[in-house]
Amino acid sequence: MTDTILVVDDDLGIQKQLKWSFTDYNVVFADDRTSAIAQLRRHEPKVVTLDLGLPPDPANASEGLKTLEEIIALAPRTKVIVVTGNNDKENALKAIELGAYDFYQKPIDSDTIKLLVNRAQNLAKLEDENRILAKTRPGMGRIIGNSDAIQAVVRRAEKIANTDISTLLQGESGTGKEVFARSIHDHSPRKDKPFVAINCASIPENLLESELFGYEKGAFTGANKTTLGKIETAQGGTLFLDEIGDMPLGLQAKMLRFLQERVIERVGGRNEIPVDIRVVCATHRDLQNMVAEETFREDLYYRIGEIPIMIPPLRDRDQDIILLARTFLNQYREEFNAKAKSFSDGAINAMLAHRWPGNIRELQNKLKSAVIMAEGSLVHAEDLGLMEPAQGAEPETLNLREVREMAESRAIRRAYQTADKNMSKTAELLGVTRPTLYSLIDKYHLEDVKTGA
Ligand SMILES: Nc1ncnc2c1ncn2[C@@H]1O[C@H](COP(=O)(O)OP(=O)(O)OP(=O)(O)O)[C@@H](O)[C@H]1O
Repeated sequence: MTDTILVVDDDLGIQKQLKWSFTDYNVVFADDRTSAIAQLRRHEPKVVTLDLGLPPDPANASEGLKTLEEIIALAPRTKVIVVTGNNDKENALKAIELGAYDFYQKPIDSDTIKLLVNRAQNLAKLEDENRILAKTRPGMGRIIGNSDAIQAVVRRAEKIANTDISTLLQGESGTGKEVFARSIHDHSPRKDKPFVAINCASIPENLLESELFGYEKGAFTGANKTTLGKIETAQGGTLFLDEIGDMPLGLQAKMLRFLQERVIERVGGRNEIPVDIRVVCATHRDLQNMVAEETFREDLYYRIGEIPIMIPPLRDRDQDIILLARTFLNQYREEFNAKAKSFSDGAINAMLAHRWPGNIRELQNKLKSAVIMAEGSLVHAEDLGLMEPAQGAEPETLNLREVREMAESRAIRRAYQTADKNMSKTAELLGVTRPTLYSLIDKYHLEDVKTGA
């Protein structure tokens, strides 16, 4: 079904121009506030372009801003792109403050406004899909993301949630391993029992055993009373062992015994205590490699990872980056009572081009400080600290060839995302042929683009 967009403009010439620009859409028009609202109610478009200079006061933005307010009040999720007079930045920013998605200054250039509208339409669709997913999947609802990469993982996690199969969540730091572990628990028959998490890397080796298995009174100096370990506390529920790769070898043997026999002995105790828990483990390390190097027990490796789940890094989740960024922006705006409401184009491009070595946690941190630092209603790339080469993945260089290569790779990635991963469209946006695009992808080793990630 063709998507509908609403163009609010009283200039017939511009109406015509836009009709020809948006051949992929069903374009409906309105030329004043009343007809705009009527069209909005009738067609429920996801995207509206709104000229701020509307009758009866076309020389002024007041009627346009009023129309914007009514649209947002009636359908707050609509992406409104306001069109302002040349150099009318003040009203453009006012519009953003009122909840417009973006602004565009006249004169209208068909290609640019087409890009803006396509992007707004894609985002609105993503947000809709995510809302539907969140409703239909109560357990996995906390996982934000529509990319194929993350949805494949969600489906895998849903399938195993109902079972007691032990799962090993693998992925870079900050990719959401703990979020997945919790979601698996929330989606399982054990959901009303405890979810207990322990990070094997953050507890000193000599304390980890008693943290996990508990201890009897008098087991060691300072053991004044019998204390339950995390395993027993999770009785009936789920135990999440984060950074399992950091568990010392000695303790690995004890852990394996527990997983095989489902009984534990507290430190200093003699009784075998039966425990019924589900175990979910996670690591950012390459456990297979550790097994080869004999720093991780092979038998334990197979025991904890009956079904492994690989959580993709944020850079492989295409538009999810923007979806997550908007979610965090709204969250922090409320938390810090800040002004920032939306992102500048530069910020969006910078976020799509960044490699996010710290994944979602890094995105959260960058957004938190950007929301606090941003001076107006727009968050810019500089607020996110993404323009500083020292913070980015790319080293500062003055070598022209390297600069050119970096700029080209970035442009290819950006075009690829903007074109919704469609190679013909990507080539078109870049102004090259498809064969040239493919050879550039090879030349710059853009594996994510090559594999369609
Ligand atoms: N898909 C997601 N949607 C929303 N928030 C997410 C998502 N994935 C992760 N987060 C948030 O990102 C942060 C990092 O996630 P989490 O702690 O689960 O990562 P991790 O892989 O366990 O990291 P580490 O290995 O460093 O412990 C958390 O604040 C979490 O709430």
